[in-house]
Amino acid sequence: MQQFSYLKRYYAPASTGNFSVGFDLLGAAFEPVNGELFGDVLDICAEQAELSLEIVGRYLHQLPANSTDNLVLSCFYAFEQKLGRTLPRLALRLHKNLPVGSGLGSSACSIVVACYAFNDYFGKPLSEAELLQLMAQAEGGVSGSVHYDNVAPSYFGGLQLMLPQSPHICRTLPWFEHWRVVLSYPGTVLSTKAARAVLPQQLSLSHSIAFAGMLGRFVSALYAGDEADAAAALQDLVAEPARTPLIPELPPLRAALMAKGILHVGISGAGPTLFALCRNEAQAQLAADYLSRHYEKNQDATTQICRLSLAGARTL
Ligand SMILES: Nc1ncnc2c1ncn2[C@@H]1O[C@H](COP(=O)(O)OP(=O)(O)OP(=O)(O)O)[C@@H](O)[C@H]1O
Ligand SMILES: N[C@@H](CCO)C(=O)O
Repeated sequence: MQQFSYLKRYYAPASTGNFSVGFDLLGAAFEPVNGELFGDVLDICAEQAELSLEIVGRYLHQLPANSTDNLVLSCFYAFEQKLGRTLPRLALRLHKNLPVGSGLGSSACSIVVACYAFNDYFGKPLSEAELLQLMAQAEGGVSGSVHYDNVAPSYFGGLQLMLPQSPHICRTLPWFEHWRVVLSYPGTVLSTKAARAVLPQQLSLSHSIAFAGMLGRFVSALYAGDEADAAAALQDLVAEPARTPLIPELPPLRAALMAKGILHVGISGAGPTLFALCRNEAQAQLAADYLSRHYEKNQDATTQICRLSLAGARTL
């Protein structure tokens, strides 16, 4: 990362919504094993008369040219409105390290790092639950419907199960520490709104039971420490059938990688990023080499070997 001066610097990690089996209900935060920052960074540089935003970073070119359309600024105003008082104006710098419309929770990552930063900088006036709700509303404004499965893991870290009917909103699930996840972004854009437009509007009774049963099987297998059953339960019965025509590479890539012993290959969030769940680092290297060769399409593409990011959003 380039050298810049700042008063405070904040970071939020990339996330994979759905994790195949939990459409809109499961999400995990990830970070590269090589220590790279694969998530957005926000610098608070100074207090000044007007709010301003400078954008830098690898994926700067994928954002609206006018920085006033950026989610970081809309989060500032939403945060201020929620507090009900005028806040000092800031000079901000966003390092846009995640590709936009990628399935890596790029908009959620900017929203989380911004809301987390403002709350920390202004003395934590909002509780964790209030801040999470603010983040989810901002995310809903982008994708067309409120879903927590990117903002919650990016904020809290780990594998999160959303609990929409509970005051807890979400809870951290167990995870197999040796699991590695390869995230492969082909370099093409697929907007979440477009990927949600193809979803079925209704599920039949038998389909609803199968979905609930598979998610229950995955969660119970995690608690039981049953790795084979947890991996076998990673079946997307809701979004993947409708989205596969948008990502036709998925079936052949999955077949090839699973033939090599990889535990599972699925769509990260709304796609086009794919994730490969691997038993260990050696398998992850094999999956990463394969996906780099067969799924990357242009210079924006990237493939990262990751572990679960336990820390979530934080001060750097
Ligand atoms: N800081 C920002 N980061 C990401 N997107 C932003 C930001 N500011 C504005 N946007 C706009 O928000 C929209 C994000 O779209 P979308 O939700 O499809 O992407 P995404 O969050 O990367 O997708 P996904 O959650 O599947 O990774 C785009 O239109 C983008 O231009
Ligand atoms: N659960 C959301 C995640 C978007 O990244 C979806 O699949 O539309």
